[in-house]
Amino acid sequence: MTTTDGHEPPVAGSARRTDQPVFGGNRGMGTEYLEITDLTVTFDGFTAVDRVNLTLLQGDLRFLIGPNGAGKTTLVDAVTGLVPATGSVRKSGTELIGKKAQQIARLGVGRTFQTATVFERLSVLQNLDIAAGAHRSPLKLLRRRRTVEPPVAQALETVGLAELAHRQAGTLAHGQKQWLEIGMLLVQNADVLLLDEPVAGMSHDERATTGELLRRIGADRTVVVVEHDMDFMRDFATSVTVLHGGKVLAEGTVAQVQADPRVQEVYLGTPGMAGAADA
Ligand SMILES: Nc1ncnc2c1ncn2[C@@H]1O[C@H](COP(=O)(O)OP(=O)(O)OP(=O)(O)O)[C@@H](O)[C@H]1O
Repeated sequence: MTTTDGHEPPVAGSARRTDQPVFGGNRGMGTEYLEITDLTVTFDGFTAVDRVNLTLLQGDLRFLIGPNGAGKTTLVDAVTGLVPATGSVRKSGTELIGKKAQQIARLGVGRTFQTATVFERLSVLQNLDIAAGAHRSPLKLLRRRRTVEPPVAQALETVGLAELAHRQAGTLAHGQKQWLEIGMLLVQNADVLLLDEPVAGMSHDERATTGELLRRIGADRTVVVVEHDMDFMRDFATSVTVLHGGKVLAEGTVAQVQADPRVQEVYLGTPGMAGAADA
């Protein structure tokens, strides 16, 4: 049995294992989840995120969309400890609100930024080593290494940069830098990844490669993608949350949110949801 958009419905409590994210998450695969309750962020009396409730399950590739200023990045900032917030964000039961950004990262919640933040003058491998927290002296770290730690080797393979391990990060193509940043989250053992516009500025081929990468890593992690690229969302999202004015406007499969008149209304006149109803 499949839903109208071709996804298999989640089977509650089953131990079904797939190698692709599915709507509702691969329940039974693992117990990791992120539960956001009444999350609110206020800047000088202006409420940028307004009592947001979201449940994000492992194995569900969730896209967070919404017009400019909807509060998407602020929500990610609040979850990762970069802006003060009220309400609750629980990662598998552990409260994140009130914790420092570094503590939250150590609990396995990682994020990328719209502009990749890699060490441009260091090699791909050195960037991954630093992210892995390998306790080597700065001198040793800068020396070309003969051995690669297994988790680093695996991350290189996963993000498709194994051939470029010794390449200076600053010379990578735009897309490759984003993949390196994702690799840096993987070696930190992040199992909740919040990615802010990962395909902005990428070529068509880079987008497709990134989508496949997100599918691979999203099968057994919780991946949230903040995106404006509606084609990319249609191709790769297994579920979508639409934010508007800091609140959740709609949530569901791609087909469900595209068919929602309230969603069409907020995107009216923008190219983003053009043809939404018949997509
Ligand atoms: N540090 C801040 N101080 C004051 N207002 C802020 C701050 N950060 C964000 N805002 C405001 O909060 C609102 C939500 O911004 P946010 O960047 O989260 O939106 P967004 O949905 O990510 O938008 P975009 O898609 O354009 O990146 C906007 O009105 C923005 O101007």
